[in-house]
Amino acid sequence: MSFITVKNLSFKYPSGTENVLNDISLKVEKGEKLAIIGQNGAGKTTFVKMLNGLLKAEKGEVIVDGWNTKDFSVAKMSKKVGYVFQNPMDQIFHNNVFDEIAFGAKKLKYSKEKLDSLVEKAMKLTKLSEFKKENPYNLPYSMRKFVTIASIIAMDCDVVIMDEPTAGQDYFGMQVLHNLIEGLNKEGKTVITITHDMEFVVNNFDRIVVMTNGKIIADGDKRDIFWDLEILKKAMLKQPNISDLAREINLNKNILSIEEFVESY
Ligand SMILES: Nc1ncnc2c1ncn2[C@@H]1O[C@H](COP(=O)(O)OP(=O)(O)OP(=O)(O)O)[C@@H](O)[C@H]1O
Repeated sequence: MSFITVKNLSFKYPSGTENVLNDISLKVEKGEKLAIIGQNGAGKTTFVKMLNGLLKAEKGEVIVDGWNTKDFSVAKMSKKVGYVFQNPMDQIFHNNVFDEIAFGAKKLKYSKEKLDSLVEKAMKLTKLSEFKKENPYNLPYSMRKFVTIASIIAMDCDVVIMDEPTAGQDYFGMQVLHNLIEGLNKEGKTVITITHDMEFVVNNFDRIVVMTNGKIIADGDKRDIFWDLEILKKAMLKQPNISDLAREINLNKNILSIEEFVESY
């Protein structure tokens, strides 16, 4: 069985009349780097919230490492799947960076030594070590986002899900994100992101799932997806800029990077 198995999952919010997710099935293995893309309102956030039990399946099921999310609390599931909220203000509630990052890991009852080392490592990966005594609310948005990412990394979960992590990030922030994704992946963790930033996808992820209207309409290698113009049109998505340029000048070699472009030109 796959590390994450989603079977025929459908979901409707109590206040809504229509299904937000419609019969979704998906398998994800340990160590995969997966990006979920799709237009606004496609159901991406709703879907990933179901992977750690923040929302429970109504029809169908989500099984992570043999655990059905219906049978476990979010606190328990968080050892397996950690979710970084889209808006850091939905997640932060401590008045210093260290306590905020340590909060989830404390709930998992690690020893003091292990807890300290996990928090230190998470701060190092997110370049927050020198800000550990700061109030997160005094930090700029981009760094608050890293506080929330660090708090999930510190829980040492097998799967790290980041919802729109590039929002507000400059070049430095994008480098930090790149390095931490590589670092987590080297440890064998699964990294999943939701993003509207196609360059971020190309530079950091291998597999892409495309969602539209609560359904998965494509799932595959990034090169296949980003050169499937029908799928992109259906999901109202753009190719990465360099692929778009290659296509415009009829360099039809399924290019995904500047290096490939230069080599083929
Ligand atoms: N708490 C909620 N109660 C009712 N409806 C909701 C709730 N959260 C989201 N929705 C609705 O569910 C649908 C899917 O929303 P969701 O946030 O999962 O999409 P998304 O693909 O992540 O969008 P975005 O890219 O804009 O974040 C939308 O129509 C949204 O309005």
